[in-house]
Amino acid sequence: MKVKHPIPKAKELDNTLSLLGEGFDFLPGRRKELGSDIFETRLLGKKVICMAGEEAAELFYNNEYFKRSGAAPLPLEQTLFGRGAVHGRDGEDHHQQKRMFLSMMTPERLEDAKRMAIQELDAKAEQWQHMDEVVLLDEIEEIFTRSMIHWAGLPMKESEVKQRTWELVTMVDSFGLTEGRYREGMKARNAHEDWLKKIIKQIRKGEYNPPAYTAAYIVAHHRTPNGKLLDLETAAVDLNNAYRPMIATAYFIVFGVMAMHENPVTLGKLQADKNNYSHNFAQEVRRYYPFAPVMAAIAKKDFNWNGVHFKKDMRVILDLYGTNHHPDSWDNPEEFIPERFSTWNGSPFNFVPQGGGDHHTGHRCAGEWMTVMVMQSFFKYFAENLKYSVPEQDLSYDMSRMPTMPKSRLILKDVQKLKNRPDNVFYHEQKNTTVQSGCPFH
Ligand code: HEM
Repeated sequence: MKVKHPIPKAKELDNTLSLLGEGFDFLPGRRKELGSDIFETRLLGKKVICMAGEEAAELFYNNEYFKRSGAAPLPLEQTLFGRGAVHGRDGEDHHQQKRMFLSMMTPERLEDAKRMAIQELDAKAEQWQHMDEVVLLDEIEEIFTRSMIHWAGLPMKESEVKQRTWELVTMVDSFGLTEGRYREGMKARNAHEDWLKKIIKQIRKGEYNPPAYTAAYIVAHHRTPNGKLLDLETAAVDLNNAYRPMIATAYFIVFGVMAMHENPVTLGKLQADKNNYSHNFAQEVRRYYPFAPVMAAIAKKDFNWNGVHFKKDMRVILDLYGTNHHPDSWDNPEEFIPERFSTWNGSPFNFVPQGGGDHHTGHRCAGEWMTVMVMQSFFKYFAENLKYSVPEQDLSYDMSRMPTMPKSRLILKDVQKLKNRPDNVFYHEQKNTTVQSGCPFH
């Protein structure tokens, strides 16, 4: 890790507009320019320390030094995470809330999520065979809306699918914080939370009874340490956070299918799937392609680290994307090489597309295991169960947009299903899932 002393300052007076304008390139660009993995700048008028790399991530995820309450910008709380969300909690309060989320992620329920998503994908693929062209990002977003709302134990009529998909996608797309997307994000969140609040009330009154292992049941009946049910607002935010983030996985699926097209040698390797290749491919997609740019925290106290003085209440930003591309941890970081994950050291701090540190005691993403399992099974499905062509289109992606995606949203043509059933992408554990057949809610 390169640290200059005294730590350099970015030349601009305030870098808020540069961050929003340059997106994923902002922090890596300034680090290069200043020759230091740590530098100082101002965001929203306040002094901020920006940092990247494995050692920086290890510090950032140390609960002794940093807290999250008040760290995320308010507009992000209002659209993406929700007010009072687990993302901005600290200490025992965070642990209690996090335990609730992790209780939804048993191995059986992760298998359920994977199976439900694959079943929706297989049903869509049937339709794709009769379509002139398929806009993959839009299709995968709908697949995850259908499968995750089902997984969460929520009732959704066929006539509602379009509206709910729009709400989830718009909340996720709001995080670049442009004015238009922020306004739409607020609209989407309000509409979705109103829907959830009605269902939570029905569950509490016993008028609607999802199984006890579902997110809907767990959140509706969760009690805080003082024995009270969650207030309705918080319950709606938490329930939303238990499935909405799966929409983020749609971006990675599209990038992965694009990677198969751009690196054709990977297709054969996915079909052979030796030495856990499909898992390593999914990991490399999460490392290589941009989704979550940074996380913010606030120093809890004055301390010195690596010759740098951190002042109490100072805001600190960790470059997640830059850490996944840091040359200290990754050889040829700008090349797409799935095999690198067969010798990866498993550090919780050098590969942080969904946060770093510990899932239970820290803020690392509660949905990370699910994301990897679903990605792996989708890539196997695309490699083994489908034939399609990728017509001429603009597959470039704009690094200044957050979130970003191929400009064409990835168009496929001439889709053909090669297998009648998707059994080849399920695993043996599938027999042990909690929901065996059909959807009990439709
Ligand atoms: C591509 C997929 C995903 C990405 C890129 C992603 C990314 C992230 C990131 C960056 C964080 C914050 C880490 C931090 O605060 O340091 C996070 C937290 C979280 N994620 Fe995800 N996530 C994804 C999928 C999911 C899924 C599928 C779920 C649930 C089904 C989920 C639920 C959560 C929750 C509840 C938290 C808050 C954890 C906490 O504050 O303790 N995420 N995610």
